[in-house]
Amino acid sequence: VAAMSTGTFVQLEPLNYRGGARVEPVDSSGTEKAFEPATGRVIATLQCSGENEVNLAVKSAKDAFEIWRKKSGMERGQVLLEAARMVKEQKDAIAIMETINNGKSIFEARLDIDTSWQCLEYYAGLAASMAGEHVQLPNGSFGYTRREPLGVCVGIGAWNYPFQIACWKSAPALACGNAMIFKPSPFTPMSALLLAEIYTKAGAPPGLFNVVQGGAATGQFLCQHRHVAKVSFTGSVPTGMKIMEMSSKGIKPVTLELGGKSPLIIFSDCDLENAVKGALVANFLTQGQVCCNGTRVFVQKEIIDKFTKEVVKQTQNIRIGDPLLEDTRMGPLINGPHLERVLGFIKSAKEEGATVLYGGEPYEPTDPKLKHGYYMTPCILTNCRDDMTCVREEIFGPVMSILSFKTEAEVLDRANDTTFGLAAGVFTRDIQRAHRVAAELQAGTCYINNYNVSPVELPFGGYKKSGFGRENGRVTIEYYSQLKTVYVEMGDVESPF
Ligand SMILES: NC(=O)c1ccc[n+]([C@@H]2O[C@H](COP(=O)([O-])OP(=O)(O)OC[C@H]3O[C@@H](n4cnc5c(N)ncnc54)[C@H](O)[C@@H]3O)[C@@H](O)[C@H]2O)c1
Ligand SMILES: C[N+](C)(C)CCCC=O
Repeated sequence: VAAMSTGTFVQLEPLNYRGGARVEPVDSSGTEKAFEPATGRVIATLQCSGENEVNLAVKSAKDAFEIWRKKSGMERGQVLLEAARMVKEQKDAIAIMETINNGKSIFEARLDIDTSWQCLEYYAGLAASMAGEHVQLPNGSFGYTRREPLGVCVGIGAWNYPFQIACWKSAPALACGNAMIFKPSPFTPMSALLLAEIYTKAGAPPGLFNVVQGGAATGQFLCQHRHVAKVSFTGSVPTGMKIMEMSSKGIKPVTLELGGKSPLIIFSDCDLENAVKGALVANFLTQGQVCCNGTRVFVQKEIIDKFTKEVVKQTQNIRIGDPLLEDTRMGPLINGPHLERVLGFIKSAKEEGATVLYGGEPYEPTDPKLKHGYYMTPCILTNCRDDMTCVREEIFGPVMSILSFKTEAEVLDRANDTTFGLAAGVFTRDIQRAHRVAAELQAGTCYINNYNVSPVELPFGGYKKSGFGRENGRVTIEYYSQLKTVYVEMGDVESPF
């Protein structure tokens, strides 16, 4: 992979990973095509794993779990630490794979790989410190608690951060002593395999991290399997509802990392230069295909003209093109239908009265090999109203809607008037206002004077329909473990019978 250039990669090896090796699935519930978004080429045709393959993957994970759960936290941490070292060592090769399969710029893909190995390193550190508590009771009796793993956990991923999602799920799961079966999105099947190989080489027992490829049907087999103890899902709200419904039938805990339509509030007393940079980071990473993007940009009336002018100027300068080139900052969208969907939102925004100040058009890079890629120019919409489709719905593309506001109370009401609650941001120099606003925003993550930074030490997850449960941070240990209470009698049993 290290020598790859755009337009050359083809997938030849099997894409499932079971028992410590790449395997072809024993049965299939259909096929899916995976593309290189930069060129529109098909790079792999997936056999979607059928029920028999899922059963084998669960069996293999269960066997590995029996070995892994008996290891000390320190021993588990050592494997995760070695895996982190290997991810760091192979950063460029993994980032190239991610760029080829997802379309994000190589510049960004490298940052994603950094947040991935950092996640492994962080949970490696936490693994040894997981402990219960000792509680003294009357007459010398006592109790203690044990934090125990859940068993075989399933991770189901979206296509926008394929490798990072696989790490954000597997690192805390394995640190807690679980095994994991990961199902990537069928659009981005590649990079999870690299993680699987790394875990094996780092010393994880074969089967501890299996990869099962496929779409909805495969996902259902996994969620419904009676030996699966937990499902952690990243994806859209409608699929999240289905996952929750299936898990409820088995009384299985779920983590749901779903979509968003997050507000970014820019007060007139902000540092304008930072606010403009913040708005770009909040909207255009990974071609705007980011769950927590601050796509409703509320700007206080006094500075809206100045802000908008500067945002347009900087958006015009974003270099679109071959995502493997070092100076590219925006690659193609994930696939043709998604590009059409995003362009459809822009069309309806115009019909509903918004003004396209810049972009929002299909884009054809000059390099002929990119002719069939899924490129568009990033789009700035103004004259937006809160009731417009582009302001209410998750577009999942590079489309920023700018809205004007007058007062803090008004903007808070409008910012919170959404069924989503993944993230929110505020730019102001007034420290009291910053914290007051952050406290009132109905979102799982609130950024003050920045946006879309996600250090592994801080929990990440949603309010409202954006989901529940958290990834990253110490708290995620609680989502991948269960608490056992042990009562110890030091006297005689007193019986009323
Ligand atoms: N909150 C977060 O951390 C986060 C991160 C990334 C993406 N997302 C969200 O993900 C969405 C985009 O991703 P997507 O298009 O891949 O989402 P999606 O819901 O279409 O698919 C997500 C995953 O679910 C699988 N799936 C689909 N139907 C299923 C079913 N019935 N049972 C089991 N699995 C099923 C898919 O194959 C895929 O692996 C956006 O809404 C985005 O906001 C959220
Ligand atoms: C790393 N980011 C930019 C915060 C994205 C997290 C995952 C969301 O899609």
